[in-house]
Amino acid sequence: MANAMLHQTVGTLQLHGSSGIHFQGGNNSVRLVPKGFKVEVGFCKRGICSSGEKKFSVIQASASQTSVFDPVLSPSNNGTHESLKKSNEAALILIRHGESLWNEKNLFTGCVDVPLTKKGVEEAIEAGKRISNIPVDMIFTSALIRAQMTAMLAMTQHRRKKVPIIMHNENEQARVWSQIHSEDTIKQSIPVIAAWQLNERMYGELQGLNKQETADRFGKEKVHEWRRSYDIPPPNGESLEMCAERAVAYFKDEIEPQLLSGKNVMIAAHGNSLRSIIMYLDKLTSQEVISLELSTGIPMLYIFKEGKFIRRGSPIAPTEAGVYAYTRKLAQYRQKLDEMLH
Ligand SMILES: O=C(O)[C@@H](CO)OP(=O)(O)O
Repeated sequence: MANAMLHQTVGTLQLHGSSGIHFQGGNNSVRLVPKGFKVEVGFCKRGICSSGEKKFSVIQASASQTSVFDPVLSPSNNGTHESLKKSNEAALILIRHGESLWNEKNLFTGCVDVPLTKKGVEEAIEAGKRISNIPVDMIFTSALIRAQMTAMLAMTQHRRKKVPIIMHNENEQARVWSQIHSEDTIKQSIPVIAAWQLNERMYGELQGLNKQETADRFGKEKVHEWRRSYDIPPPNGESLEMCAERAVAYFKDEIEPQLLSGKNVMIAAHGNSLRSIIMYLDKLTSQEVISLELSTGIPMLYIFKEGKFIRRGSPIAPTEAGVYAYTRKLAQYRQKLDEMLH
């Protein structure tokens, strides 16, 4: 009887590409293997197990697929979801890209892929200095060049001197051709994952239009409503609510599990995709988010602890004492860097 109970099917295990195994039973869907690990399906020792079940092995994925631990501060990765939530702590840095050529011209940009200006390059470098003592194990950017330039330029200033490497998992060949074959080199790398879900909100028929001329033509109030309201989309574009549907979903599905396992994450993205994420982190109402404005190239620090996001503002300078006193781990990391580099 006990056996019969044990073998009763209560749900299914599903493999979802690189995002791990999901248990699906009734109305529940739980990720059993965090992203950053991969699952190998094999058979029990002498062929098929007596029960005929396949054996799943969970192993840490190689750097070409996902992430790498920093030996300076390596989080523990065994434990249940609940115990991880309690024990692990991680830093989350959000950064809006530096000034782009269309920010400079005051044009609606949205999903148009415009690079940084010289000032934007300098802002990104300055942002990098501010966060140069904060651990970064993984970087997420949008698919747009202004966010990717910002992340890469900021990392040129990091004292740990790891190499940020863009992951190419778009197809099997790209994955295989970009593989790294040295464990040591992998340890000195930071995986950079580019995701369209973090792109700027799509501005529809406003893309390429001058903001001032649009306000003159449609009225200041209407344009402000398009730019800052939560649920009113610009003509044929995305409202902030629509942008949040993909950006916050991506954050919850792909980024939160990394933080939960103790990885320190940097996200380089855009004014509105980040506004939607901050709305989620800070639990802002649709009214409160209207007045949330992000400057270009200013990093914001959150500490993820016990399942909660604690906003720590923006580090002013790498030598600033306050920021590193926020948590013992940040202080220890900075101290380790000092020891390593002197
Ligand atoms: O043009 C855009 O894509 C965004 C960000 O620059 O503009 P706004 O600040 O008006 O949302």
